[in-house]
Amino acid sequence: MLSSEGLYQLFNIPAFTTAMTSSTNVSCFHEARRVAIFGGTHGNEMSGVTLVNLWIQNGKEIQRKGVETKPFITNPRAVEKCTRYVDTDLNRAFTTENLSAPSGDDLPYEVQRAQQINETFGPKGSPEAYDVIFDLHNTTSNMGCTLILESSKDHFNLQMMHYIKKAIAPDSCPVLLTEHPLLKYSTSRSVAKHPIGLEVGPQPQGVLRSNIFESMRLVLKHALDFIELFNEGLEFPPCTVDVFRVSEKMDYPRDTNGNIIAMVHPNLQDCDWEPLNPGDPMFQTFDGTTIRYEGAGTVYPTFINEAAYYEKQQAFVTTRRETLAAGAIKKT
Ligand SMILES: CC(=O)N[C@@H](CC(=O)O)C(=O)O
Ligand SMILES: [Zn+2]
Repeated sequence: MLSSEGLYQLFNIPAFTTAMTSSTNVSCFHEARRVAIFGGTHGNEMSGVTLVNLWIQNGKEIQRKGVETKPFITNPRAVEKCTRYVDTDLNRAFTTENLSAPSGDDLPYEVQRAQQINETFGPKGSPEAYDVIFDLHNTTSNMGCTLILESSKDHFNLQMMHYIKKAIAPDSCPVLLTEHPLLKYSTSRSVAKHPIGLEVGPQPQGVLRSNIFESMRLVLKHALDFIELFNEGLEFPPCTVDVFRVSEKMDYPRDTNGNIIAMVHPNLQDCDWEPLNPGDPMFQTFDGTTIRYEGAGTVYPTFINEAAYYEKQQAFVTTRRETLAAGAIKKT
């Protein structure tokens, strides 16, 4: 029999792995003291709009020890009109170009708004920026309760998502990783050090569904609990998080005039996060012809038939599964 010491020698690993990890491999972050919850980035996504308005009136539910949590309606004019946006999509407006443009009344409303939001909650990429921003969205797709992660290297967010997934089990909470050289976009939440999107569906635009509303509320509760524990000095050990990384944007089949000539196939409709294999039905033309997926391997479609994406020429997005490693984290 080998002693445990002998085993360590055999595999050439230090005997005090645990102690070493906690003293040398822990990433330290400052306290997550300033947190914002954005609703109404899209004015017709009613769960976020309603929750944020509720919390502006009474913030007790989102208060946590040592955390300043600010609920905020990001696009009030779109909320008033119950439309996605007024001039241009606010959740694409936080580009360096927009944020550094000379301000003025002639700019599109959402670009003016992006500049104001960047002043209040950023500046984007600076040490003064808010620590965490949750941005609340609804989708017409059957995505359930999805967390949107913008960077695979954000260990704080990975740890938070790991915590939320565990807290919500056996219900699932998929993580969509939007890190992609071409498909990534400049979100409202991106002004924070740790941006988190929360996308819950299915819910039609302009409609409130109690199940969707309550599951969004529950994820927010766990997220704020995580921040409180972190600020209290709890160390979170290394972990892994299964994510779906955005891979390819798929448009509807169109004629030469750009008109749509097929719908999402019934076998694919509502099957967000389920495997789509080469040869599987993808679209159905108006005369009943099936158009099949012809990619190289298995993908996991999501945002299937999202209403807001018709104007973006997107029927769904394909993703690939990946496991990310998160290092231990602790407050400095
Ligand atoms: C349906 C919808 O609005 N989805 C969001 C996703 C996100 O926040 O990253 C968007 O397109 O901005
Ligand atoms: Zn949205």
